[in-house]
Amino acid sequence: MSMIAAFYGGKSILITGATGFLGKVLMEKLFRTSPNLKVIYILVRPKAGQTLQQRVFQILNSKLFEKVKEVCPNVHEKIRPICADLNQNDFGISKEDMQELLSCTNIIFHCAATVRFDDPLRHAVQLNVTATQQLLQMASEMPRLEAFIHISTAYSNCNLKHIDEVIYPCPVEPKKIIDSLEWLDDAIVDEITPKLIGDRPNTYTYTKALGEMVVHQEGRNLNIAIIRPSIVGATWQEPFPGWVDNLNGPSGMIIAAGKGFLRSLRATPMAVADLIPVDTVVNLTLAAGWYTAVHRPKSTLIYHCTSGNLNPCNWLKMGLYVLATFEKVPFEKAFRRPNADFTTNILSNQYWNAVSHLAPAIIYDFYLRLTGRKPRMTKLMNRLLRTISMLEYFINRSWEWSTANTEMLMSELSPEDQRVFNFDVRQLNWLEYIENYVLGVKKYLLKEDMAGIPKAKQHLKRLRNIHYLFNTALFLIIWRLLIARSQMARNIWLFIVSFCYKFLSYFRASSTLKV
Ligand SMILES: CCCCCCCCCCCCCCCCCCCCCCCC(=O)SCCNC(=O)CCNC(=O)[C@H](O)C(C)(C)COP(=O)(O)OP(=O)(O)OC[C@H]1O[C@@H](n2cnc3c(N)ncnc32)[C@H](O)[C@@H]1OP(=O)(O)O
Ligand SMILES: NC(=O)C1=CN([C@@H]2O[C@H](COP(=O)(O)OP(=O)(O)OC[C@H]3O[C@@H](n4cnc5c(N)ncnc54)[C@H](OP(=O)(O)O)[C@@H]3O)[C@@H](O)[C@H]2O)C=CC1
Repeated sequence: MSMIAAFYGGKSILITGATGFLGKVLMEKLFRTSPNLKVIYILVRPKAGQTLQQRVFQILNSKLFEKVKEVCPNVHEKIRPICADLNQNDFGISKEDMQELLSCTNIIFHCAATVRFDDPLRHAVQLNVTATQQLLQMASEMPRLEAFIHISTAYSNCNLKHIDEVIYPCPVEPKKIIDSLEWLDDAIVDEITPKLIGDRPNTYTYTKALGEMVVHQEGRNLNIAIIRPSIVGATWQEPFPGWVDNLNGPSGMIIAAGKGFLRSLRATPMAVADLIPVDTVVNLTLAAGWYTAVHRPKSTLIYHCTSGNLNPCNWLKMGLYVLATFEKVPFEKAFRRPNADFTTNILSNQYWNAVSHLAPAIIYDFYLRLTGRKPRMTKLMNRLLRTISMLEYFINRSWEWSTANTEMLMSELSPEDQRVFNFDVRQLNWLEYIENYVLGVKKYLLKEDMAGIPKAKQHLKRLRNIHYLFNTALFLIIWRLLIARSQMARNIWLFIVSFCYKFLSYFRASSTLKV
């Protein structure tokens, strides 16, 4: 019997960010392994014209929840969506709902965040810092609370090379930042943002670090743990391999490469690609929730949920695995044949951006215009280049994360829990994982049917022929121009022609002699 699964039985659990990538997998695992839990409260906002109920209905009816419905047929009765916007005071939660949350909640999993790299500081602070502070305030009024699990990121201290499972102070106190944002106008905030974030690459990593400080300072009287995952990718094993539902991290890049848009990337081939499957993060999170509530460690424990130190894979290997998978399961209607490359040099990166990204897009848009259609490829390509430029920081560096707490937690688990809540990345086979990841991207993000693979392969063959034809034509045109303008080119051309002629004559003469 799993001790962790039993622990969550009968519990009232509050999850923020349950509609997000990590939140959904967390909820799924909880329902599947502890179907006798009492209730999961989820803080949800209406979005994109959908009510809370519609959003929950959509999640429960997705493929991700198919197994849950078998083990927990009354799952819809156990999920209690609470209308909440984390950007508002008291999250805009009604008095009755707040009362219920305060009096019933046993465990909190705080997953909600803005994960955008380019969010204005004000918005990122509001969600990643102020909302965390408010949730801690709520938590301190919950008499039945046993554990508060805060999801941060392994990159919150990405300005350091070696990162321990400790909280590193930021130069400016979170409280001071929150206070000053109240009276500073947006223009000034934008101006001081680079100075505040210092040697971090974006507002996301900076505000996640501030969020950790808030947890450390204001959660002293609570039973708290912080989870720091690295780059969260598709599921490894559970509920099935390869599930993914958003474009963050590598998923968007896999699409861009598979569809032939991404042909070159400024990345350091030997840098560690610290991917971590989302189900591994969820298993560690649930194990940490159990450990924090049952063992009540004296201080806040931080768990690094990373792969680099236990089972490292570099970007070169990962890229090759991705490309090899495209051979077997190509994406449909590719723009060009997938054949991307890594470069470390900024100049050669700019050259390839011009030649391999922008030039084909401009030529294609020209063709669209000629055929009376609206050009769109250059705009799309510029957007892709902007996204890539934001990811570059993370694919050109390696970090070392110590994992002593994570390893300690693993050793505290019973053999059954180590199996049911497996977060041992040493068992992960990267090639198999990447194959399933690419397949998952094709099925769950692009919604492409496996039956379309022969047609996709045919399309790629056609693209290869067009590519050869285009290159030959280009070569001939350039050569013709050179011959017209340069005596040296003419001489080389004459030399090649006379050499070929002599070779052919010799060949013909020797075959006549043999006869
Ligand atoms: C020899 C070897 C050969 C090599 C082969 C190459 C194979 C290639 C595959 C290998 C993979 C390599 C990939 C490396 C990826 C590394 C990722 C590192 C990330 C570090 C993460 C740190 C961990 C965290 O804690 S945070 C969680 C991660 N967060 C994110 O990823 C957020 C990133 N996204 C953003 O910040 C924004 O979306 C932004 C700035 C990128 C774009 O903003 P913008 O306002 O311009 O657009 P949006 O409105 O957001 O979206 C517009 C459009 O783009 C789609 N989109 C959004 N995000 C991405 C994305 N990451 N990739 C691609 N596309 C994206 C979005 O859906 C929209 O599409 P529409 O169709 O218009 O709706
Ligand atoms: N994905 C990754 O690679 C990594 C993620 N993390 C961390 O994991 C956690 C989860 O990330 P992930 O699931 O990928 O992110 P997602 O963007 O998929 O999910 C974010 C969640 O936060 C919710 N949210 C955002 N703003 C509000 C708001 N104003 N009110 C209520 N809810 C809100 C979203 O709700 P809605 O659906 O309404 O938008 C969504 O449920 C985050 O804390 C992130 O920092 C850490 C490392 C890597």
